[in-house]
Amino acid sequence: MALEKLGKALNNALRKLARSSTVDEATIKEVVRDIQRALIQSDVNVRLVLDLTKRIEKRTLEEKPPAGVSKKEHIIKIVYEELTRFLGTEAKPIEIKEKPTVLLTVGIQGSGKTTSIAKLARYFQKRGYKVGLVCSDTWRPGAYYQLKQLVEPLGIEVFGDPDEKDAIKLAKEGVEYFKEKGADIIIVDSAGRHKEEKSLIEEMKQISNAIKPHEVILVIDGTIGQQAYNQALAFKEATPIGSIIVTKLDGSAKGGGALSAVAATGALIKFIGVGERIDDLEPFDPKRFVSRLLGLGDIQGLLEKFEELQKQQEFSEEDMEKFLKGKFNLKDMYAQLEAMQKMGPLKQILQMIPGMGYSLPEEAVRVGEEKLKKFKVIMDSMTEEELEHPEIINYSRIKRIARGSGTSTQDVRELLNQYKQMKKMFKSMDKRKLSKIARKFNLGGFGL
Ligand SMILES: Nc1nc2c(ncn2[C@@H]2O[C@H](COP(=O)(O)OP(=O)(O)OP(=O)(O)O)[C@@H](O)[C@H]2O)c(=O)[nH]1
Repeated sequence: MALEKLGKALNNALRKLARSSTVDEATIKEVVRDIQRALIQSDVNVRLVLDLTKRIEKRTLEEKPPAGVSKKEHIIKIVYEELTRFLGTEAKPIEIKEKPTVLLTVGIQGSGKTTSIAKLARYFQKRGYKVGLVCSDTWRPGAYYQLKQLVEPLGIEVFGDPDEKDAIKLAKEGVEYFKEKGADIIIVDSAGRHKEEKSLIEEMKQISNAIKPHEVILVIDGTIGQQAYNQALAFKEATPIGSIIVTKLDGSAKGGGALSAVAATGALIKFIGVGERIDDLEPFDPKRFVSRLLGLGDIQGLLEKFEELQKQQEFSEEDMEKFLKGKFNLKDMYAQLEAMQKMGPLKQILQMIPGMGYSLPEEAVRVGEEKLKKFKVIMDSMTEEELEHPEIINYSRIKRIARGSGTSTQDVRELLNQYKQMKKMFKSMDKRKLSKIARKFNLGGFGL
């Protein structure tokens, strides 16, 4: 798990708060001090830490918890919100709009660039895309073989020539090669051996001009901690189409420093590397990351009531209107399925909802646990656009999704049918009942 040590220390601070009998100014100051210590030990820049903890302290002392929420619960929410803000805004996945989409990767030597390219290729392959890799690292012939070794067992092709000295020529030829082969995504490894930002940025500009990528991805080593700031800043200033992968966040004592430093530059972190294996790459979503980091699941009892209340407050009449107009996409269903899996078997959940036993059509809810898992795997192979607008999923997309997820076209169709039924069901229900269900199923958290 990424940043385990930092997570534990933050979690301990919150646990201490949960155990304390009173919550006065002294308690708040102690929690804030614990948070400061945890962040500084993870190499977060001291000024950033002070800004963050000042905000936490100010809000916890000044804001009144809403009715039904205790002071402790309110503090946890503030810590969560401020840490999330600290790590950026929302998750922004890499967009694959055009075919082929060309991605250029750059990174200082040893940053984990080659490994990250293989991981990225695997990530997109799992989502059903045909990926081609171009190795234009003319400095280290080994890079080509390393990349081949990592991805060829997966059936992903690497274009390269260890004897060629002209990196730009290689990059151009590689992109052309995969264009002709009909690749959906072409990932180009960059050429040089860099020790510092300047030469890296220079090379990025040269290759960029030659191949005109849709996005340039900088790979930063998470173990360098807050030193990541300068790299990320120089990169952000040099390209408007840049995003970042922070690697080696598993087991690094300085990972918190690296993530916060990159976020502080306003650069977008799109993925994090969390291990040496090819699947150890995670899309970066500040909200999910912080709740996992804080181990909110562990202090569930304390948070449940709060979350429930918060969801109810979030789910307004206006949201309901939108929802009833049919704004219910696969992402919503995915979130529901996830929530259901966390909460336990469907039957039990349905029993918790007054009046639900008879109001839900049998066939719409009879989804076994195994099937839920399969649905999740299928949805993992869909693009953002497909999840948001399932109506665009035609036969060729169904085939691609089935291939990417290792399921059959019949399975994908079954999922789409389930979605249609649920959507129809929600549309046909009366508002009051729907509102009740929405609360139980935490629909309020879907940002409707
Ligand atoms: N634990 C861990 N190790 C990683 C991660 N990403 C990369 N590595 C390791 O870091 C080392 C360097 O990775 P490479 O991919 O070879 O680095 P590179 O930036 O391509 O290196 P050069 O080609 O020398 O510029 C390798 O041993 C990788 O296994 C990660 O997320 N976690």
